[in-house]
Amino acid sequence: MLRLENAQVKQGRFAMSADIALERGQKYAVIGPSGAGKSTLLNALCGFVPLATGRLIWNEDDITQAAPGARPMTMLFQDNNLFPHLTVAQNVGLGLRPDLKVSKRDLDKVNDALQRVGLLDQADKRPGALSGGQQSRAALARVLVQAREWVLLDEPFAALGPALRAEMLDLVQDLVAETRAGLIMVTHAPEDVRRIADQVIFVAEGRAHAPEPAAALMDNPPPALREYLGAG
Ligand SMILES: Nc1ncnc2c1ncn2[C@@H]1O[C@H](COP(=O)(O)OP(=O)(O)OP(=O)(O)O)[C@@H](O)[C@H]1O
Repeated sequence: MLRLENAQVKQGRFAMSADIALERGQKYAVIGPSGAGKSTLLNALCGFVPLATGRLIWNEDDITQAAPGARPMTMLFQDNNLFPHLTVAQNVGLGLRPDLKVSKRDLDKVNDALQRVGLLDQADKRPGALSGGQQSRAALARVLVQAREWVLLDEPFAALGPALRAEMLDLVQDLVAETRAGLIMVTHAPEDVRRIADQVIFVAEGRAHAPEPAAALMDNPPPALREYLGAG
């Protein structure tokens, strides 16, 4: 269980509160209006933004002050965060060894992950020589080798077309099922929510609401969510 207890997060003049509990193995979509604080919520979980008040608890451990690398989560950003001067394999290897001193065993893990995302034959290329979808796959392979308990995605596939985005979401779904990770994904697309999420965290008016089962919520949204979804 990952718990944000009585938390407040501040970014400049923006403030958001969250008091939520998330279960590993569940897939959460984070939705809400632009500027509501969805990225801020993920950044707070990952440790890129400190909590102004409250605590972050993972199982029994208080990880409020833990550095990002010491937390049980990996974040995948929209731009994939690949280093252009490194090969695809090296970019994936960074997930294991930030100094790139990979052992034979690490290399096997990198190759396994590349195979899993269908990129083994692209291992020696630079990211710039890959298509957008392939770059997303490379970034996913890096998440895969890290094998952390939570995978956080901040609108990761927004730049891809609908078919490719659906394909990537299915791949994410397979990967988190295999690694039994929990997933927390920011998205603006209701069809993504329906495709992948078990639960929805609605962020609006300075608050991250407690998760609710996705299907029921999307079928029968409360007024604020209905307004956001544009359902009248
Ligand atoms: N580094 C920062 N300094 C000051 N204010 C910030 C900073 N980052 C974000 N904000 C503000 O915090 C609020 C929440 O931003 P955030 O990016 O979390 O929203 P979001 O819901 O992810 O939006 P979008 O859907 O447009 O990506 C916004 O009002 C934004 O202007």
